[in-house]
Amino acid sequence: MTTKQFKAESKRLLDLMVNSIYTHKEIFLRELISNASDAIDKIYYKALTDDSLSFEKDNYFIKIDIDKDERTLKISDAGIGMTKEALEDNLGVIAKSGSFAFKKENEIKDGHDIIGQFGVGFYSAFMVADNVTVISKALGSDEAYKWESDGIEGYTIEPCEKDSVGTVIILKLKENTEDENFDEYLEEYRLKSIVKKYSDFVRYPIKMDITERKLKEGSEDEYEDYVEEQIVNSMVPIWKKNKRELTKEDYENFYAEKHYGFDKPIKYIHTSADGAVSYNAILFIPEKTPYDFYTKEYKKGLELYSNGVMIMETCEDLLPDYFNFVKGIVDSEDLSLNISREILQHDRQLKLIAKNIKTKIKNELNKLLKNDREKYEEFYKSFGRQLKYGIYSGYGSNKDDLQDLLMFYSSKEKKMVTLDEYTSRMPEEQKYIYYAAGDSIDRIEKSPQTELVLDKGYEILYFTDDVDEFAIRMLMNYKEKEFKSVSSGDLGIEAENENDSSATDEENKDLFGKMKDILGDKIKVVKASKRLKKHPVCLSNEGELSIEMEKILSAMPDNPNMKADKVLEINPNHEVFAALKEATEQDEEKLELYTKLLYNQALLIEGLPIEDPVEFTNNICKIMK
Ligand SMILES: Nc1ncnc2c1ncn2[C@@H]1O[C@H](COP(=O)(O)OP(=O)(O)OP(=O)(O)O)[C@@H](O)[C@H]1O
Repeated sequence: MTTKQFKAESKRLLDLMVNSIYTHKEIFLRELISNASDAIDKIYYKALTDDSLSFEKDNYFIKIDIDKDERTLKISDAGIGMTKEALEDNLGVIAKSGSFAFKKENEIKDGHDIIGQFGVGFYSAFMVADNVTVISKALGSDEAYKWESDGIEGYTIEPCEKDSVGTVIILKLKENTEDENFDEYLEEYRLKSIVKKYSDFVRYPIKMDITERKLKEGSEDEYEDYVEEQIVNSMVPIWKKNKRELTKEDYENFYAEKHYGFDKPIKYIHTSADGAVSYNAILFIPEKTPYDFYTKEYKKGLELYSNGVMIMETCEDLLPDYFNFVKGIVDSEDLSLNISREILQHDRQLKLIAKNIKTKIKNELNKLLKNDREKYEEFYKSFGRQLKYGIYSGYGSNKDDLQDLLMFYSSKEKKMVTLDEYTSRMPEEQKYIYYAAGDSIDRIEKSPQTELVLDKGYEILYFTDDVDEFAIRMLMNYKEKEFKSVSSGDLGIEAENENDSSATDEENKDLFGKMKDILGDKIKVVKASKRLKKHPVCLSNEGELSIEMEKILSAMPDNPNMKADKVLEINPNHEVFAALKEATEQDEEKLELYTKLLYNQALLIEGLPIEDPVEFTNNICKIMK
């Protein structure tokens, strides 16, 4: 018997694959089971068009046998088998896939799904075995053949005996090394768990002889082992079942079984597509943020299956960052089993699936908002921040997907409202969508800057999340209405006569000039306020960066030290204004004291730190004397 060499390119590929394509050696079992399942599928498809063939489902299963003494693992199927030529063609040349050729020849279309397309899966057996034997008898053939290889030098093929059609693969496991334990692939529980993990939904039964314990007959405390053949996969994945047959509990059980979260999902989405790309997906929107959601450990992504066989535990590319809270699985027959992460990223089919899924999630969230407000608000409490972050990080490019999902607390309604709700009740003359940013609703409610806008009867949205104002800056407008901070210089509200600030500014040029000199670079200008009604003083800002944004940026670890252009606004109708005027004429020292006090008060109201608290308290003492 001569040993045939693997084709040269195969040899290199084999080496590459055994050593680098797969990160987890355990997937060899997944590959062999998929091949066996493909081989059974092939008989099934042939039977569909060939009347002389019948397909009795019960006769078709995959069997895994362990022989600890021999250190062998056997995977058998009653599939289509391989002729001598097929053995040579399929297993002698790596990256030549018989399944792909079969698909092409038989013009298999929708619903006809054969996993293997790439032609390297079989060789993964050499990651755990130093010798692989394949005994196969092809459908319609009287002869059986044995293919054997050590994975290095080449392979031999010789005739052998085999009663039934099908294939048996025997792996002689490698000896354990210091780093690796190959014995584990001889353990029932280990194999069972690998099957569960990767091949639970293969549609044919995967059988194993499992050792169980039972009470010895006639005894009350003596046990004995017995072996029984068990089916170790559940076969039909929930996402392939008919939606109408499934209950809410079924989905919730699946959510729990998959360890997607300890909570109950707020919504599940069971969706499928046929067309440019076909897939089934079950997606979940959790109720609560997972405990590690804001840590580096949290991984976004969906489980990815290729026709019932898991190919990736968390496929990041299926979800945009702003929907990173979504959990679930996608199963598509259009994806190859052996696709690597790098290739997957550029896969056109995958991109299409991701796009569909994104739209689906968006639509479902919109529906939830419309039909079950309470639940939506619960969801928003957990993940609203993520949506806002999505607008910010995409520089507004995700605006169309996300803007209608946003909610903010309303000064008028005293509850969360959407932008659509806000704009739809805006009075005609109102130019802007007003917002006020601050640490809490309570604090914003008391802030002097809101006085004028509220007095006008306009609604204000309260921004209490640090990302809010940044996100809104990216959004710029909603339904052609621009956003405006109540602290910004021009509020677009006509000044009323008694508050005509420009005349006051002109009259008090000298006073405001002196105050600006006292405060130096800390502020850009001192002005008479248009917006203040009851309060004596407040800060507002000119320019792009708001005071709230400055606060957030300066709390960041790599503080970019960006400052807002602050305006110190003085209420000309307040008593303190008269005191200031008096001081500027009679007592420069007093003016300095008052100016500093007012400035520091404005800082406090804004929640900004006072630069010199000791000086501040001393100054208060001075006016008490
Ligand atoms: N149990 C089997 N029964 C019948 N044919 C098989 C069996 N195992 C492998 N083959 C044949 O050998 C070919 C090569 O298998 P291999 O696993 O390397 O690639 P594949 O299954 O085509 O693609 P993939 O890389 O996605 O697994 C298969 O396409 C199939 O034709």
